[in-house]
Amino acid sequence: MNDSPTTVLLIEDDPADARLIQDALAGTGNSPFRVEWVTRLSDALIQLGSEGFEVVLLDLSLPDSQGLEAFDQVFQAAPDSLILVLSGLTDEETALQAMQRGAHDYLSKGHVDAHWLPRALRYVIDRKTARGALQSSEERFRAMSDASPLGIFVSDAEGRCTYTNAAYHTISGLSFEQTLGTNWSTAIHPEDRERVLAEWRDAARGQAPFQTEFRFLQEDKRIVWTRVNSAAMLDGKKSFGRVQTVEDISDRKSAEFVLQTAEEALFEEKERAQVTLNSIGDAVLTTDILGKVTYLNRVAEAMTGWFCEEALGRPISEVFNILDDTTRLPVANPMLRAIEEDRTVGLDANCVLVRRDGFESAIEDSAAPIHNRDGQVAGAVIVFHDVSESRGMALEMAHLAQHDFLTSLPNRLLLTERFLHAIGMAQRNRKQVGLMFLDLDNFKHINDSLGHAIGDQLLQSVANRLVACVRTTDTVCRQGGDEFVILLAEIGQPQDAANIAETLRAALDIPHLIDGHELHVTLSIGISIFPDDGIDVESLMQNADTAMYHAKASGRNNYQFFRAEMNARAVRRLFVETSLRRALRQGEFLLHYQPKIDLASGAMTGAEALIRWQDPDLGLVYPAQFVPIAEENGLIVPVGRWVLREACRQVQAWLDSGLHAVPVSVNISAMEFRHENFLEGLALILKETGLAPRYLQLELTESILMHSVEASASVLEALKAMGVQLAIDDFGTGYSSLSYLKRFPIDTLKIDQSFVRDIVTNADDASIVAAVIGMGRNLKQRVIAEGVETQEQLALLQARHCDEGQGFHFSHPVSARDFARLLVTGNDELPQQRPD
Ligand SMILES: Nc1nc2c(ncn2[C@@H]2O[C@H](COP(=O)(O)O[C@H]3[C@@H](O)[C@H](n4cnc5c(=O)[nH]c(N)nc54)O[C@@H]3COP(=O)(O)O)[C@@H](O)[C@H]2O)c(=O)[nH]1
Repeated sequence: MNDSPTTVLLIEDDPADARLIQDALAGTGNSPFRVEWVTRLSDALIQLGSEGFEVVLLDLSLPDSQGLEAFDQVFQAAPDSLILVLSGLTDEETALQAMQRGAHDYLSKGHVDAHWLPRALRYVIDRKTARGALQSSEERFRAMSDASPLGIFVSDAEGRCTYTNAAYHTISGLSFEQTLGTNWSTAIHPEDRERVLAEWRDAARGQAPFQTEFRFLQEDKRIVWTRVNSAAMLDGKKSFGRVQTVEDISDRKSAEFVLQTAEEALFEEKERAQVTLNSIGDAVLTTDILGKVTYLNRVAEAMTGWFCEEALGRPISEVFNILDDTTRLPVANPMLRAIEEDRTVGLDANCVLVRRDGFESAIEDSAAPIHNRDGQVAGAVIVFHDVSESRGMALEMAHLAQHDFLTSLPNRLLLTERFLHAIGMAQRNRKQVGLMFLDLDNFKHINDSLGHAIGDQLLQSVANRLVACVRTTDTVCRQGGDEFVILLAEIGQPQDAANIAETLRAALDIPHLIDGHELHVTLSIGISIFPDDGIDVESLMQNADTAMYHAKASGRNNYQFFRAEMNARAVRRLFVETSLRRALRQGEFLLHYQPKIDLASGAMTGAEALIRWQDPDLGLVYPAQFVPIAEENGLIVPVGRWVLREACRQVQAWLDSGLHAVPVSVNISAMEFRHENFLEGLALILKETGLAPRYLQLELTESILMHSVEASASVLEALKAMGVQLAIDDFGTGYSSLSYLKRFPIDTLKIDQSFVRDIVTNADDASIVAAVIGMGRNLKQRVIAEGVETQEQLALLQARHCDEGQGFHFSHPVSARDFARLLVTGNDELPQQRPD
């Protein structure tokens, strides 16, 4: 697994927006993102020129270039990066246009997206990885086909070239670009073209395998003799293109020429001809005009199983016994046809030679009439060789180009082909087409804990079960990772798709037995229907994907039909909401603790408890990504209750085990604070856990307190009466009225980290910090600076006599276990603490 952070270039001229985004991506340390920020496009282009960034976040209103022009320049400079445009409300239209030009997505600024950014980025990066997997399967195919000595020419249903390999370029003398879009007959030598095209027309026009020999005439007049096999790429009965394999047979043609000459001079130079014929790698066999065998060279002896002496005078069909591999019926002997028709005759591409002992080998050959000195047909010669290996390889490559490497399921390319076919059929038969997007629930957890080898086997097992649930006319495709797509070719009504979804779920009910592990995974399924939910594969996929997220949000292990009102972003939000409920039920939350330090003595005076969420699919999730959502939907009340109980329980446990525990502060959201049972709930928690109230501090923001001053004051009085300590969090960011502040029984003012960050370089921030420290002293409140990251910030705060500090300079938030060690060792280890 690659643990290095995703590199992000942020191009944003507004420092406030840039900070919001950077903070959102920074999380609380150990961030999976490394962000570099520039304000001007010109600087960004220099950065992109010198360093590759995986993600580029581009504001569309920059000072030096704006809108689509800016996007185009970035796209040109970083074609491999994921480019996401940042838009305000007014330039959303431009953002959409940028998406049409290649931007991966857009994010609305100033909205909730700063909270969503890490999740949104992870989402698009995962999508790109899935597409990357598809690309690498294509690359594997390209590498294999380029290693083949056979030229390969692939064309679409209209006969236009879509792919050629390296050997083809050598044989034809044409480059990849020169072949793309052309017809296969373009490179035929003008003298051969008419004959070859006539043969092509005679063949069953399109679907039958076709084989012939002709010369390529290269631009420099070089001639290459080739044997060409052409086979349709079939999807069921319908052809969606052809693959041609092209073999350079120039050497063989020279041998044939020698043979022709040798036959004529046979009587004078028989010995010399024998030597020549036995030294070539191909099998050579000749007959007289009646089709009786007159000669076999060594290779022909080995391949037919007949010694020359035994075979002489026998009918050719006895010695050269060939079958059509598909029908298993004998095929017309090409030598007899060559004698009868007095022309070179090729063999069907599908032929196998049956050796005397029954062993079969795929062969390619051509038979030609032998003329005597008077120009009359005197017999025939056939030159053939074993192509079992190259035919197998061509078949394997045709398979690889259209299938997933791990599961052998059709890949996205084949799915798209089949989709086009399916909609054609559906329109003709007045039917519908269903597209299902499937995602395995909890697969990440299994993959992470048991390893990729087991994960791969599990995917294979799931793939087999999915295939067993659908008709042969349907297509199960692996999209990448743990995502599958199923195309339901013809359905009468959406309910048919629902029935299949139920069957799929039931099929996964039985655990998979892999390497002694009994593994159980479930499916979240999104369904979209053609033509109601889209008429092209892209929009149907996107809508099925959105519906799949809805299924995840609805508790996983279920299916959902796409509905027009399902906004992709809202669906993802719903997903977090439902996941939060599950997290509460299943105990997926935990607390990390960040020390607070007395700046005069260096002693630890307290800690802040900070919630984390260990999601089975997403890993460790930070509060910025879920607390705002929990605040909106009210879940913050039970979540906050859990935090309070857990913090109190933990501190009491430390005290019970004899540690010199410090007071712990807990963040309280507005809704919790105003909840009618807040005071009773807290009292109950303190009673249950047995914690002395002085060990608990509540951090409340200015805005919470200023919302309803009288009510706030009475709750604060009650808390104070309980013995709990009180702090104002993020001080300086709200609109406190100092006269009211004076009335609140506050113990501590916590200076917001946005002022501390630039305290060394920004005189305004330094003055604000000094003013808050002075105010605290006058009001007899302690002042703590949060977000202390550097020695310089610390020195300045000490010089201003700030009481306490909290920040990465001392320690990142750490797990309860690591924090207990800090309580034992004191502050000696603080600056070395690892980030959480
Ligand atoms: N209602 C609740 N809110 C909570 C709870 N737990 C956390 N939160 C709030 O979520 C916000 C983000 O918290 P987190 O990601 O944990 O970030 C905290 C620190 O890790 C971070 N920090 C600390 N030191 C530094 C530093 O030196 N640099 C830097 N860039 N960041 C630092 O600051 C966050 C603590 O902020 P604050 O609470 O303002 O002291 C945050 O707003 C939390 O309040 C919860 O249980 N309930």
